Amino acid sequence: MDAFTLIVASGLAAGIMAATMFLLYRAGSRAAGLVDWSLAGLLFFASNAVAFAASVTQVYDVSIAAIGNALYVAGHFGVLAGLRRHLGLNPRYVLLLALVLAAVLVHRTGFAQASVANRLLLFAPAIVAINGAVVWHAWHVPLMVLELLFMMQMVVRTGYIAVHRGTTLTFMGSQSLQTLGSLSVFVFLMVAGMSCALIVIRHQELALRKASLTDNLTGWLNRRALHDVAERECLRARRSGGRLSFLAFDIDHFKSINDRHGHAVGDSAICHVTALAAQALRGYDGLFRLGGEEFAILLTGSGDDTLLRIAERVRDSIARTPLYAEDKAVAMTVSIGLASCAPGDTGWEDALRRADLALYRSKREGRNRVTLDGDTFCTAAAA
Ligand SMILES: Nc1nc2c(ncn2[C@@H]2O[C@H](COP(=O)(O)OP(=O)(O)OP(=O)(O)O)[C@@H](O)[C@H]2O)c(=O)[nH]1
Repeated sequence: MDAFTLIVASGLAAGIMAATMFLLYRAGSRAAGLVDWSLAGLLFFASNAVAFAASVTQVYDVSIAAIGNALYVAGHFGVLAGLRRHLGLNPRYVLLLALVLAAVLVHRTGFAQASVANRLLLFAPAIVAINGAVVWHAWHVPLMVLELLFMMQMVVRTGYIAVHRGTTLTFMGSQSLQTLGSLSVFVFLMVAGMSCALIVIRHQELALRKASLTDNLTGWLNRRALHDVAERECLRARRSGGRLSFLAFDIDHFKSINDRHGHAVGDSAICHVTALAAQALRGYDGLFRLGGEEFAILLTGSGDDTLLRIAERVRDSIARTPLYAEDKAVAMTVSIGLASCAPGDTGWEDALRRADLALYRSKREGRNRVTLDGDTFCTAAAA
């Protein structure tokens, strides 16, 4: 393939990358990184457009090379910036400005002006460094492999030129080293666009999955997630002989909070109670909102004494900490039921059912208390 064909093909691949990323963004994905990757495509496209114009007009000036190379470095930086933004990091465009400025200034040196090979020697470290940074950040295998292969061909070509200093490259040369480079750029652009799109699709799939398992008011897991988590923990407990328990709780007289203060304060009350409960629990306990103002905590490996201590901590913290809404203190209490999986159980559902029954016993016996299943044990708040 001659250099001209490869420049046109790479320009098209860059244009497709820019358009695909932008259209994905416009299609409603709005995923972080898409605009940067679209910009990267545009920068690569502009770099190829400069080479195309030079080839058509036969003007092979060093200032044209300066613009083309600066745009090319900026394109690689755009891929990195998009990945950083996607990971929630600062894309560091200030660094891009510095790189572009340095790229343009470097072309004013005698060394850069002397030959195409010298310019390759000057630019290769910057491009390898940018691609290395992408590999460092990337957890996405296709992009990592692509960047590694691109870096390798860059290192091999530059190494060859550094060792064989007599190698002459021309501006639009079809020398095998240059053909290899141009071909790599073409493949890079084709695969980079696909990899970036895959990153976005995978990210959205994970976000959707998370949303389908999470209650959006409290951030706790929902009933659907309970099934998966409890099933897994139940199997683990059976294998290891460990203990699996449920703490079920319900806000007392919650309807009257809604009636007196309005639904919005009711929502804040739910968030307040779940935040206090989470603080009183251990980091590894499973937190679930089963619906309305009913909640369940999945606890593993705790004996009755520990369960009662945890439940009492939750009850006490909620009873002692009112919610302040619209300059009013909204006091709340919860009723709690505790139960553990027992040898005759057919599954974890039996234990949850017993925890629910214990919870309703707490309600019947005056609310704001903890009841342990199968026991006469019951703790109540001091009157
Ligand atoms: N603000 C708000 N209210 C909710 C939500 N989900 C359920 N509710 C309300 O919670 C109330 C539950 O009331 P009940 O089941 O009668 O229970 P309660 O008033 O807490 O009484 P006890 O449980 O017997 O102490 C209902 O009025 C529901 O409308 C929610 O997400 N936000």
